[in-house]
Amino acid sequence: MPVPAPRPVLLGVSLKMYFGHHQTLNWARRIAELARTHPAVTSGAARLFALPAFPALVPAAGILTPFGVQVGAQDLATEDTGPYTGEVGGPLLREIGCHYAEVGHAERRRLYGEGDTVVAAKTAAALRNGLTPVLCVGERDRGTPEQAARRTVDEAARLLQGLTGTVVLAYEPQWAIGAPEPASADHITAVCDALRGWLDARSERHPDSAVIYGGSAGPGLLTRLAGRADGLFLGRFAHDPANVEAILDEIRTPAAVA
Ligand SMILES: O=C(CO)COP(=O)(O)O
Repeated sequence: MPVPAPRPVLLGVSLKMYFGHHQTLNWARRIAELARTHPAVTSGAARLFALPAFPALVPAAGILTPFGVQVGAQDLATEDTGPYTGEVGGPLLREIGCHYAEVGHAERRRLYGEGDTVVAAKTAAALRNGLTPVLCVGERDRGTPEQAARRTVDEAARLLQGLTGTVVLAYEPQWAIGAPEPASADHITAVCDALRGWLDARSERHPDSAVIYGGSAGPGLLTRLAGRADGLFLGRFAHDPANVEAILDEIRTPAAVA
């Protein structure tokens, strides 16, 4: 039997609400240039995606998607269309070229009161509109890796109950978001292994799905994780494109392996 090709490393960036419009587009141009030239991307060993603020989605997609960098929204409505002031629905996001929609981020849970019911409904909205949900899961308080793994798998199972489709599970321990350092490699790998096992047991329901880690992720972490996560979900440390380049440098390309 042929050996399955290793999954490409998936590197996502959420810009949250940090950048202005022109700053976003300048950043996107730098990332597009990296995608055009960096061997990790051009060899297919790495895939990049970016989640800018809503108003930047159309021009950012114009800059990034020609170089294979997919874009997505940081949120979407539970409903597809109708009288929902201020919301943005999945059909529109799909129409403007989004590939991803992030759901369940800890900031939306903590600051905007979103709970499991809303997060599950947003995940369903993404899937029925052909968007890949970047579903954030992770424990609120620091505990043992075993506790975190159990809680996080339970959370993923709860949120994805009755749903099918490709998903990106972003393991983001809430205590590691906005921190000086990510969680330890032992902690991250224990949870990512558990999520991977859970997904693999449901590969027919959730084919081609990925488990990535977010929470103060930056250069050096991929190496420490030694392939036990499918990639990273970056925040602040991706604001400087040099850090994205440094992370891409950590990914072995087919040429480097040969
Ligand atoms: O929440 C995150 C990505 O969505 C992580 O953000 P930071 O890397 O800035 O902690």
